[in-house]
Amino acid sequence: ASVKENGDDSSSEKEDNSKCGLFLAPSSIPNSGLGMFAGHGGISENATIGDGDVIIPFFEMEFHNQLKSKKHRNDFLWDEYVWASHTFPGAEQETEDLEDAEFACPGIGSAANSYLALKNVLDQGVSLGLGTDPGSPGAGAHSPYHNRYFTATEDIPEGGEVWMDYGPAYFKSRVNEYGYIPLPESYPVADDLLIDYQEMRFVDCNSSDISNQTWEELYQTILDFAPIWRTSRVLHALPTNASKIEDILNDGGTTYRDYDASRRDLAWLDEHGQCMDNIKTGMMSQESPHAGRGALANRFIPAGGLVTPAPLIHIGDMDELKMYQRTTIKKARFESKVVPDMNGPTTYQLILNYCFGHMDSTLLLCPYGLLTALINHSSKNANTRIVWSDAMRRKEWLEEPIDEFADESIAGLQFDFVALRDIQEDEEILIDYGDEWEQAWQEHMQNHQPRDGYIPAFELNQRLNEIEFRTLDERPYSDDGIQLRCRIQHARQCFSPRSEHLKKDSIACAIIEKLGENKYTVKVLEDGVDDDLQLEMPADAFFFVDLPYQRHHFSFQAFRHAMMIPDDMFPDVWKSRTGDDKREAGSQEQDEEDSSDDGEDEVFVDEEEDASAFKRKPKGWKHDDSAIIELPEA
Ligand SMILES: C[S@@+](CC[C@H](N)C(=O)[O-])C[C@H]1O[C@@H](n2cnc3c(N)ncnc32)[C@H](O)[C@@H]1O
Repeated sequence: ASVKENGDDSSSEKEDNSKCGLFLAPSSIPNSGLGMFAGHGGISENATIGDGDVIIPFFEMEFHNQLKSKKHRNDFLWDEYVWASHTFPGAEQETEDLEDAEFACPGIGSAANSYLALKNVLDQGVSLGLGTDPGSPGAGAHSPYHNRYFTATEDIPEGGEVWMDYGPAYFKSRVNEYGYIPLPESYPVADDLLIDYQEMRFVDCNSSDISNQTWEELYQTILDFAPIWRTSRVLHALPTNASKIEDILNDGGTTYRDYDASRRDLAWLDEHGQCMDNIKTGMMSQESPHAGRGALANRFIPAGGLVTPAPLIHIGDMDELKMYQRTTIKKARFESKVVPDMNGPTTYQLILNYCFGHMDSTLLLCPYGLLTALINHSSKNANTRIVWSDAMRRKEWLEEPIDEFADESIAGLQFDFVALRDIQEDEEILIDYGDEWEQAWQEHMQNHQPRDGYIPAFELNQRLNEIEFRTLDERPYSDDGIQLRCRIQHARQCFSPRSEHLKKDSIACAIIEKLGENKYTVKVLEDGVDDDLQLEMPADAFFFVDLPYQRHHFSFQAFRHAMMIPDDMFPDVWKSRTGDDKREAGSQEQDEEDSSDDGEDEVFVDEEEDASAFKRKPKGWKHDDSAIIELPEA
């Protein structure tokens, strides 16, 4: 990739990839898009692959989009990439009361494909940390979930594809896209069938009848006589060609059938791949104390060189990321329903801050390359910029209106981040997010009011031995958005052996009295526990959890703004609001239709606001910061 002097923004010049440790290139699974490959030197067993990356929650997309037209909810491309929230310990504190929550994992979690039989990386989990001071204007503007990283479970040779485990459920729910691909349990059964077949061939020497059939005939007979086999994952683990059977069995069985095919030639990767590991994670941004974490150069990158490739997940209409407060509407005489309050304050899902957009367009483009989500802004010291990548798979979209590709389920567009000047190893990678972003940030800094009291539980738990615990009378912890928990091992004796509480690690509790020498009297705040029950607890029994809806990134005051795509590279055809304005008018009609069978619903669509949206800049580049989300009733 390079930035040419004449201002042509496409990437083209040949890179020096001789030190590249990880490549992004077409996956060895046909029609499965891009994949990640071990580069020069391969990856040793237990080594970290790339570096720890940020992950970003989506909260209740269904709820917040339910009153919008069906068009709004079509094929949300992130759905193909998100991970279930239960994958990440610590997420449950804020997601268990929600209707749905998923996580965007823009690094390896999106870039590597899954082949369950050959999986060669292990998820080492994620850490939680605010990344700024709790009173900083940046608190809640970036994700506290960071350092998700993976290690190799075996030596991955040069050119070997990196395979992760998406879990069988992913493939079971995508039969239309991928067919009946084998699951790990399919392969031993397939191996047994191959051995049975060889046994038959062996009997054949002594002139048995059945064994005169060739493998290919047998395979076809199975399909013809029992169509149910077509849906068999075992069948799909078997070779269709008899000449391969011997080799497959000699090479460890059907599990490894595609192992060789999943290895690319390094010369081919140099030619067709792009280097992904020129950047690494920086703990705190060197640019601003409010910016959170950042990305650093992993090695020297010459001016014009590729910093990192970034395939883009498109969102045709940024309104799909809007979040509303809850309001109750009357459905019928005695029925009511909680719906998003379209007339009240709004904000956006946190992912907005990790996506690129343009003031004259509804389109958002969210990069998913390795650590690209960590690249911070500087209007003065930017050393990197985005350009359209030559590697992008749907170049033609640059000339098509958004509506024509918005529902496509492929990340067809791509940026390359390229160096504007020589970048030394360990220098922070910085781009210019644009004037509108800078202005919005400056305004946010001026208006920001630090939140009173709340420090996230995951921060407090890092320094439990420095904390002076308070009694309920001094100030309930719930006033600060957190809850004190007592580890159950210190209270076992007080519960009947059949008690449900013993199945948990901890119980909600409150300190009644400080006894000195790190000893406290506590009461238990759990349903079904006697109010008068008092227990003595040592300080190391305590830790905190966050109450739902309290974390900074959930606050309607947290900063939200997309990064801006420079005007000189933004296609005019995406700027036209005409198509979207038509859609907005249409969506209002649709909303009314949608709700028409709901009986006596109150009117909740703000007709005035929708009408004025015509020919306006997309709503919400700056969000309304007048209220925080209400806690649901206990
Ligand atoms: C793409 S993310 C960058 C990664 C982010 N620092 C993190 O820790 O996840 C963009 C967000 O980072 C923060 N940020 C980046 N550069 C900044 C700067 N120069 N000043 C303040 N905040 C910045 C803002 O919250 C912005 O919305």
